[in-house]
Order: sequence, then structure tokens, then C-alpha cells
Amino acid sequence: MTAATIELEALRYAWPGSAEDTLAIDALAIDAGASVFLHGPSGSGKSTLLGLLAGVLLPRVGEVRLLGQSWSALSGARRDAFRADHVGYVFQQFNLLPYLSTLDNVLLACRFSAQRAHRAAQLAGSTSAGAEQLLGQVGLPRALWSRPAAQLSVGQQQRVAAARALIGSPEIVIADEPTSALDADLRDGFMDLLLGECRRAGSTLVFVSHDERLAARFDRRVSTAQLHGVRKEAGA
Ligand SMILES: Nc1ncnc2c1ncn2[C@@H]1O[C@H](COP(=O)(O)OP(=O)(O)OP(=O)(O)O)[C@@H](O)[C@H]1O
Repeated sequence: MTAATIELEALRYAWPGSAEDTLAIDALAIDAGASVFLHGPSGSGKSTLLGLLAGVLLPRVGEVRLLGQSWSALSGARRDAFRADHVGYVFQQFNLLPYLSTLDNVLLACRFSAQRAHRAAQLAGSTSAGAEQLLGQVGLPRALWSRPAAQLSVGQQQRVAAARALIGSPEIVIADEPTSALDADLRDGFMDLLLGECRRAGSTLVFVSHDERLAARFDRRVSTAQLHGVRKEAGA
């Protein structure tokens, strides 16, 4: 039996100062290894949901469990360690360290997680070789690998952020609009790599995008409207 990698139960989340819940989701389960295309109108709570999945935000009520572990049951430090081991996250704003080189930004994920460092080294021979391999796969020319991330274009930074999320094969990969700055050719190559790497590693992928053309490539589509619909039906 395949257990769900991600489980949400009776979740309510309100941003501070908000009179209403931003998200109210009675139940959501995502199977191990599944790829999910999360969509919905601007402001409907997609990024908020990703923050909750990654344990960056905690629900007001209810639970988010990853690999059977509830984020709310962990201290802040344990949450950080658990996230570093199990979650690769491509943020909407990339969150690269501007003064670190491209290569070091990718390796950062392994610096915070011995588990991911070990897996990257097993796969490629060393963690550095793993980072170089991924940078090659996302199409970043070698000449840019030693450049500070601040000197890269937005599309290049987006690809570095993806390599950082994928290194060490985390069980869960979360990506918030990771193709927004890529042209059609780069976007297709990027999607091949992201989906291919997740499939190879058996990682569960949750991917937010406004680009409906990409949806067909995923196992499952989930809309924020549909999640809120669950709440209304349950309360009816
Ligand atoms: N840091 C924050 N503080 C307070 N409110 C926030 C914050 N971030 C988001 N919100 C609010 O939460 C709601 C959902 O925002 P969110 O960014 O999750 O939507 P989204 O679906 O990802 O939007 P988009 O497609 O435009 O990125 C919005 O009403 C937004 O104003």
C-alpha cells in the first residue's frame, strides 16, 4: 500500500490581521511520488498553501503531515531540520543568497542536510559533482557556476533555485511558479528535468502555475476553489 506523503486535515489558516480564514481545507491527501498541478485565481491562497505544506506557516487549526510527521508537533529548530532533509522548495522569489556563487547556492541544500548530501554524493560521486550535474541539466553554462547569484538573470536564478530544490532527491518538491521567467524552449526543458528528476527519485511534486498548458503533464490537478468547495459541501 502506498501511504500519502502529504496529508491535510481540518485545516484553517488566517494571515495575521485577516478577519477571515485565508484557507479552509477539510482534507487533502497526496500519494507518494505523485505530481500535482495546483492552480487557482490570483490571491486564492496557492502560495499560502505551499507555505503550510513546507511548514513555513503553521495552521491556526488542524494539521499538515509530511511523511506522517505533523509540522505542529515539532519545535522551530526541528521543523527547520525536517524541512532541510525532506523538502526541496523553489520559491516564487527564488531566495538565492546573492553573494554566494551559483554552485554554492545549490550546495547550500546539502550543507543543511547530511541526508541530502549523502544521497547526492551516492548518485554523482560527490555533492559538488551532483550540483554540477544538475546545473548542466538546467542549462546553466559552466562559466556562470562561480559567479555570485546576484549577477545572474532572473531566468538563470530560477534554474539555480530548481537545482537547489532537486539536489539530494528530497521526498517532497514544492515549486511556486518556477517557469514564470523562462521562454518556451527553456520552459519545456525545465519541465522535463523537474518531472523527470522527481520521477527518478520517487519524489512527490506540488507545482503552482498560472500556465494551464503545463497541467497535462501532471498526474493530478488541484484547484484552490475545489479545496474550498470541500469545506462548503462538508458544512452543508
Ligand atoms: N505575508 C502576508 N501577510 C498577510 N496577508 C497575506 C500575506 N501573503 C498573502 N496574504 C494574503 O493571503 C491571500 C492569499 O495569497 P496567496 O499569495 O497565497 O495567493 P496566490 O493564490 O498564491 O496568489 P498569486 O497567484 O497572485 O501568487 C491574499 O488575500 C493575500 O493578500
